[in-house]
Amino acid sequence: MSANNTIFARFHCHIGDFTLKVNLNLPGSGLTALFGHSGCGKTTLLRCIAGLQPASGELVVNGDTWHNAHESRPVHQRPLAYVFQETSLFPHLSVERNLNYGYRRVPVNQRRIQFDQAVEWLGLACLLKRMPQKLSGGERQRVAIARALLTSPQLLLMDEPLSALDQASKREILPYLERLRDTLAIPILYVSHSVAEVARLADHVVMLNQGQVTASGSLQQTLARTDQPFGLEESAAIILPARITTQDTQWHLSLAEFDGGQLWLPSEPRIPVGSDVRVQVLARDVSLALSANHDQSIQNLIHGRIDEIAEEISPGTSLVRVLAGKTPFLARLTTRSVHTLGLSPGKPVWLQIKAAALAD
Ligand SMILES: Nc1ncnc2c1ncn2[C@@H]1O[C@H](COP(=O)(O)OP(=O)(O)OP(=O)(O)O)[C@@H](O)[C@H]1O
Repeated sequence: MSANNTIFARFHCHIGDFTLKVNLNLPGSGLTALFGHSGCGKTTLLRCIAGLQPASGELVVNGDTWHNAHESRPVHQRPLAYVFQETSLFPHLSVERNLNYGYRRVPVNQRRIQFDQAVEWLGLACLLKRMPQKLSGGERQRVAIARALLTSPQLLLMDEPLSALDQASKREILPYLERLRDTLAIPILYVSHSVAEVARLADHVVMLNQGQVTASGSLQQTLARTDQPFGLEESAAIILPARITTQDTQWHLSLAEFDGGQLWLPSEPRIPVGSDVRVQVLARDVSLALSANHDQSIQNLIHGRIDEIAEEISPGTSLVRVLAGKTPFLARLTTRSVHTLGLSPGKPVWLQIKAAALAD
């Protein structure tokens, strides 16, 4: 990562009994998710970055020093925008005037995002004349995100922006966030409790535990780690980037090709051939065999090699990581199967994948 495309964040602070101590090199673009149990310090880290929480250390955003031992820019001089869980739009101003509030304060020659562009990105054209109390929760968050973008920030901080929304509103807003992630040159730091949200949105993941970083890496590599809470959950899953190459209309299946093989998925006619997608495979839907057994119902058989066998994650249950090409998979097996099959790192195996689906 070059310094001009990196967020370098090193902080040390105490709040009461809690200590945050982190040293991170993050991508200077795309969406980085901050993930971890309640109280692990996710919000505190965002507050350090925003300059709201005093801390020693250093913060350099894409080559621009915001904080170090000699100088620290005050909050209002940091070119960032913050979107919270509960949005406070001005209740007496229409959507349009709420959006204009921050936009007008940015000098014309410093506006990197134009009004119409933000309205289009967040699908707000038909809501501009509405008052905030006439908006749904999801619509309000879309307005809040557009308003944040219209201040032309160089960094977007989002602290659980979907957690106050119901399931339907979350589903409605996720495609807008995906689009921003893929379109914006601005890096996004996104706090979330939800594995599903992280799987769908993140490019990079930071795992925090008790104020310390326990993992920081690409989404694909981090989800496939056997030493992180993701792997221990009953819903442990890997995400793999893939491309839809065939739509089989007869059997209602789509073929997704990835670096290391291909997988059949339930058909997604709305996704055209050639689309890049994220495929999710749950560890509990993967079993392993020593030979390719075609005489059975599972259609997805992928050749791989055992990379790692984790300590038992619960009595009698083991987590095995297998590499197919460079793509990591997790398989949740009984420990007895691990012994019966004589599994060990380096051994060639066949992954039998019972179910795979687009991350949703
Ligand atoms: N003003 C405060 N005074 C004392 N302790 C605080 C204060 N603010 C935060 N803390 C403590 O600091 C720790 C980290 O809090 P933080 O809000 O950063 O966690 P979090 O990971 O964002 O949690 P959550 O997911 O529940 O929002 C917690 O133990 C919290 O109790």
